[in-house]
Amino acid sequence: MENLAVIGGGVMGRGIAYAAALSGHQVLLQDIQPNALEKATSFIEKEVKKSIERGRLQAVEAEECLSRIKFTTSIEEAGMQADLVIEAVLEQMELKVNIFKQLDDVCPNHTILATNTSTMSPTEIGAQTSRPEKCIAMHFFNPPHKMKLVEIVRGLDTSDETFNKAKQAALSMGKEVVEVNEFPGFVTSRMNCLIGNEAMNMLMEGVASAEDIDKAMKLGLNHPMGPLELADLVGLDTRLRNMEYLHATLGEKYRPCPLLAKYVKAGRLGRKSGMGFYNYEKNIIGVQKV
Ligand SMILES: NC(=O)c1ccc[n+]([C@@H]2O[C@H](COP(=O)([O-])OP(=O)(O)OC[C@H]3O[C@@H](n4cnc5c(N)ncnc54)[C@H](O)[C@@H]3O)[C@@H](O)[C@H]2O)c1
Repeated sequence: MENLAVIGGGVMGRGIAYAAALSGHQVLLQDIQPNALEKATSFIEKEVKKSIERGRLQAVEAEECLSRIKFTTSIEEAGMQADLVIEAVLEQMELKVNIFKQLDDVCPNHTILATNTSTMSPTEIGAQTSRPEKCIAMHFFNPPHKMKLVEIVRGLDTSDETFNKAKQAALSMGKEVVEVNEFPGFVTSRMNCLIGNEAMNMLMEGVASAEDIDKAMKLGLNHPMGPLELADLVGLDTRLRNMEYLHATLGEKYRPCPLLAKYVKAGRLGRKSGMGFYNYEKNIIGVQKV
């Protein structure tokens, strides 16, 4: 599984591309927005620089890693020589189905098509391709080059061969995997979205400040990050789409907190926009309460 293509160069796509290149794969990162590719390039360069400074990467290795990642706005170019494609565009079913149909047309017959969806059905995403047996979900975590887990989710028609190849690809990137049968939100998002939503409801109800909710979860329940700072890292627009899908498929328990919807309407998308439950603007020292 030498050649990888990653479709969508946002928060997840750029990190998956970097993780794959670090582990020796040739990677083509595609996005329709040239601007997203520019941001992805500078993100990867910054991460490489940090790794060299911290002694985790030798200068030669860093150079080799960077030389393995290429960028393109063309989905045809991305798919043409790929053994594995990992799609990481927005969490919208119609968009993902559309991308999979295009990939099905341009990729060689042996190519495996994986989606990095956090919640959605790989069966539905792969159903309109001519190769549902080669479609699967590979759910990476944020940031993908640091987080250990990949949740591998079989669709109804996913073959054992596809599962094993997806697993091997994840292991080759130094990841641990869990095997999950398709159900909305899999294991992690189903649990994590609920915790985050409850934290947002508590903030809205005035139970405690964002800092104290996060502090309580970290120091009292041993979570490595608070649920509100984690939502800011994920992106509040992405989290809202996850909640909307889980609400539609799993019911009332997953109704998105109105405060989340309000923040997204205001353009407060978390770290990526500079403001979410916390303020990340450059002129402010540290993370401050909004
Ligand atoms: N953010 C997280 O923490 C996280 C974690 C795990 C999984 N996910 C999942 O990963 C996927 C991507 O999330 P993200 O946070 O990276 O989103 P993002 O908004 O940061 O990036 C999405 C990218 O897709 C690009 N895009 C949109 N339409 C496209 C098209 N037709 N062709 C090519 N590129 C296109 C956009 O330009 C953008 O750069 C979603 O399915 C999300 O649920 C996100």
